Amino acid sequence: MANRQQPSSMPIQKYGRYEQVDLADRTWPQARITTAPRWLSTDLRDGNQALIDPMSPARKRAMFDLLVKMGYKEIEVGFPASGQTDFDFVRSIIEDPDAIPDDVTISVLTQAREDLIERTVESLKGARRATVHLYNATAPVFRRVVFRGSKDDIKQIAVDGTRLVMEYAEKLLGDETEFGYQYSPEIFTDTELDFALEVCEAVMDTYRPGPGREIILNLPATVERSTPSTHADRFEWMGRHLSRREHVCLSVHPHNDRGTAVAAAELALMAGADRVEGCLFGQGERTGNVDLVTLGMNLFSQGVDPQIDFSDIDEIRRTWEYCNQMEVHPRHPYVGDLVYTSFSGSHQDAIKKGFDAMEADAKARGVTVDDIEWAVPYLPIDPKDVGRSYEAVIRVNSQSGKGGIAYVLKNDHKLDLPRRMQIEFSKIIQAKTDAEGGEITPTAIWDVFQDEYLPNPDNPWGRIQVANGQSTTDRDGVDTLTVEATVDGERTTLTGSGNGPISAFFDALGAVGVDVRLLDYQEHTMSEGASAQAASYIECAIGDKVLWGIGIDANTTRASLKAVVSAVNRAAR
Ligand SMILES: CC(=O)SCCNC(=O)CCNC(=O)[C@H](O)C(C)(C)COP(=O)(O)OP(=O)(O)OC[C@H]1O[C@@H](n2cnc3c(N)ncnc32)[C@H](O)[C@@H]1OP(=O)(O)O
Ligand SMILES: CC(C)C(=O)C(=O)O
Ligand SMILES: [Mg+2]
Repeated sequence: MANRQQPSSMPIQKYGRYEQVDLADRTWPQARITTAPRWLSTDLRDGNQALIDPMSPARKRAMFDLLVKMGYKEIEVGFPASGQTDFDFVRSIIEDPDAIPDDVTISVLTQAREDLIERTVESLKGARRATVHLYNATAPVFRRVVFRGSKDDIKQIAVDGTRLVMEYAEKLLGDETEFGYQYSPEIFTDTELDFALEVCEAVMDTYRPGPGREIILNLPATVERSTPSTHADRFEWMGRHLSRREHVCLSVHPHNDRGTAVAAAELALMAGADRVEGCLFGQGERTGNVDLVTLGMNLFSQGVDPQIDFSDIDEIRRTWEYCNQMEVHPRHPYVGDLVYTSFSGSHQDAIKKGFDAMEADAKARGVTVDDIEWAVPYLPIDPKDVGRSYEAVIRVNSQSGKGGIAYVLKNDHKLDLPRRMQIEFSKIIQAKTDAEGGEITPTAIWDVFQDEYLPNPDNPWGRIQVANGQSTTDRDGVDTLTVEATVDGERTTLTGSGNGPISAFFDALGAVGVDVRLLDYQEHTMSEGASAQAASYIECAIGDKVLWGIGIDANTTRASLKAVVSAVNRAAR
């Protein structure tokens, strides 16, 4: 077949390609993530530095408290040397005895400049557990353009910065602070692997990690530059070549420039990373940091405990929106307004069948649905696990089919429509959505349903209304039925006989000129207990029409008579 694509007119000659790693014996593709990594939230640093309007102290505190409540144990709380706001915030949480739980380590970022390092370490006085995080760029364009130095010059910045952090920590922090150190060769993604390794080794030679003295080496995709697979190769390569690996916490810090930060983080974990740095909902520079919520929920959805509490995801979102003054996209994984909602017919059909099958399976096994494996098509997780209801799982518009509409009636009104009745009613809804466009709400669906099938006692429509009925069965099993009714506005008594109340009623209706035959009949209870209502569905041939009727009543015979009346009146409508 001819290729009909056209070459674009965009200037592709401007861009180079990322380096691939010579790692034919890579092992990460076989790996599985079976436990949660260490998480570090950098919402208050990398997230905050990317806001048009950085967080006020109150917003910072709300974010910090949220992160603690969710269960993050490592939180980068700012860049204290950036100015008074960050410095004061760090001081405020250290000085508030209730702010930082004993098992939470705060960390702060600094450039490798002595005045900034001194101010940074100073901000941590009195902290129980604190990490200083030092960075300098190591990639070629930064060496040439930003630092205007050789490889050795750049390595020396990292070494000197590490030494200064150690000296100031020694000088300014007492024994009360459990002190930790983290180093990031910034733009690791563009740095030659052997040079990134050389710098990290030089930093370690200075810091001297060992038993009880961990170093965190954080390898940032400051700008995401390659496929996640090459990023993973780079992690596997570094993990293999780093000395003192058992004293190194290897950390991944993806940004989302190519839209693959989540995959980059996951593949890096498969390739040996121990820790992930990111922000809630992917806040951060440019396209954002990797989204910690998606990563955590991806684990959860595979039955791996993320060790972070996402059970009230909307509360997390509300606090996040307040702190960042931004909105979460309606399609954002796990949290967006629309991510548990289906509009389209085939999705809705499958979802309804999935819920029904789960219920049936649980019933058959004598357990609750929470005890069996989640298997609802199109819903990767149970929305209830993150505090959502099933209300919005199905929304109906012109793309919807019978399954979705039936789901709404079952979920909201306990009416389990027979399949052919679903088809009949969905055509009525389809005609409405096609004519009016847009979405039809569950309330409007119910209004249409009542108007179509369930005459309102205050505003009865149709030829026939029935009041009380009485039936007797003789020794031969023949039912005789007497019903008080209104036919064409006139009160009358209808009498008929047959081999059951429905056929007796058909017989009685013959007397007022209604020719009706039974095609299908189904009923179910709508609730448990003494006041339980029953729903009866009846499919009839009335003259040359085939249609359904429904009746709802505490008494099943009355429900079935009402269903017949519903069908007969619809035929005459
Ligand atoms: C990828 C990241 O997210 S890195 C974190 C970035 N975050 C931030 O920068 C937020 C907070 N930063 C700030 O508020 C300011 O940058 C400050 C207050 C820290 C410093 O401000 P300034 O002193 O005006 O310096 P500025 O930020 O412009 O830095 C540029 C200078 O620092 C040098 N520099 C940049 N990064 C580093 C580093 N990591 N280590 C050492 N020097 C560095 C540059 O080469 C440049 O030096 P030059 O002036 O000799 O050319
Ligand atoms: C400071 C470093 C770790 C950073 O945020 C980045 O490189 O993206
Ligand atoms: Mg970053």
